[in-house]
Amino acid sequence: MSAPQDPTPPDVRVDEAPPTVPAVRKRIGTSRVMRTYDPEGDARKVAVLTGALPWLKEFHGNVVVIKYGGHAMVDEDCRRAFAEDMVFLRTCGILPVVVHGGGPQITEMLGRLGIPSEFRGGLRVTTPETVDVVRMVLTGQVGPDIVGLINQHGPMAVHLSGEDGGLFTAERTTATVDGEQVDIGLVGDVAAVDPTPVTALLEAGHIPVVASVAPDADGVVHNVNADTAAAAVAVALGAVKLVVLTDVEGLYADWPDRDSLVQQIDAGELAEILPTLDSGMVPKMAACLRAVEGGVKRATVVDGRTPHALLLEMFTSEGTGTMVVPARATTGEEPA
Ligand SMILES: Nc1ncnc2c1ncn2[C@@H]1O[C@H](COP(=O)(O)OP(=O)(O)O)[C@@H](O)[C@H]1O
Ligand SMILES: CC(=O)N[C@@H](CCC(=O)OP(=O)(O)O)C(=O)O
Repeated sequence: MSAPQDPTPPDVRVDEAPPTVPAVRKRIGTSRVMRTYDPEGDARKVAVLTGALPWLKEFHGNVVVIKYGGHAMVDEDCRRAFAEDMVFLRTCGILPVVVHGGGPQITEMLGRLGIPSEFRGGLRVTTPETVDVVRMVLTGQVGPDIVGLINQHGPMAVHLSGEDGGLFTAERTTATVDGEQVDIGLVGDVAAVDPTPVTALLEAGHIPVVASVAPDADGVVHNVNADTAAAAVAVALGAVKLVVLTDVEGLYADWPDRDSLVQQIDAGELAEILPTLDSGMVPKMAACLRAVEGGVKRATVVDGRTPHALLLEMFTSEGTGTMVVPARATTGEEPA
């Protein structure tokens, strides 16, 4: 018995397809039917792909650390786009490592438990009760949610926290408020990184997704700001780039004046203005500074509310957001 015939005759262009529908080739026997015919659109697509080539070469085989902030994870389309971007990078032979936050999610859970949230110098005041909630939300909710999103594309993402495999050793830190050091409880800086658990996952083809809780040398778990953790991971892994996804277009020199967006700043200039910044931006910009001072070539703060902002930042000369470069290197970003 012969197979049923496909009703579409070969070599017929299907013109009624709307221009937004991607060109789909349909095989009928040995011939192909193009569903759309759009030479200008095709030329644009080719230009985008070839334009990305120098960047693909530059990043290929290198680690890029992406800090995924809690405020950037709210919108469903952006969450899906973020997962696609991670899979895109990995599939291109780039090694993405995600370090995630979850500040708003922690605040929400604390609120449900009747525990108020207080921030000093951009860092959460953390009691032993708070650190339990931070750990629960980051490792039991936010982290697995990100892993689930990425793994809709295939079993690539694996979650771990600073407690796993000796990844981080924390050291209790203070907040700087009006130039004074203020005690904020069980908040840690990353004193040491053992990158072995992350490199093992990378070598096995995975996308590590890291939560920023960490034990100190005595095993006491501390709450580490995720920007700080991302910078420490980027330096320890010798990343070529740190990208911080947040809920603002980048660093504003004169916040909240929207005309004062900084496109590029070098480490020396950033160190100068850091003490003048408002609290939300302090851990973020301090992390970018730490990364470039630690050998990461570029650290960029990007608006995570724009779907695929990460790809635009990584694969176009214009980029997006605010780029921090090492001191005295304020020329345009072109791959070598
Ligand atoms: N100079 C500045 N430039 C940009 N944003 C700033 C500045 N000063 C304060 N902010 C605030 O910092 C916020 C980002 O920090 P935060 O809320 O901690 O982000 P995330 O949750 O991504 O870590 C912005 O949404 C903005 O309200
Ligand atoms: C010490 C400290 O402030 N820790 C943060 C950890 C999560 C975080 O950094 O989340 P975002 O990146 O979404 O802000 C907190 O408790 O909120």
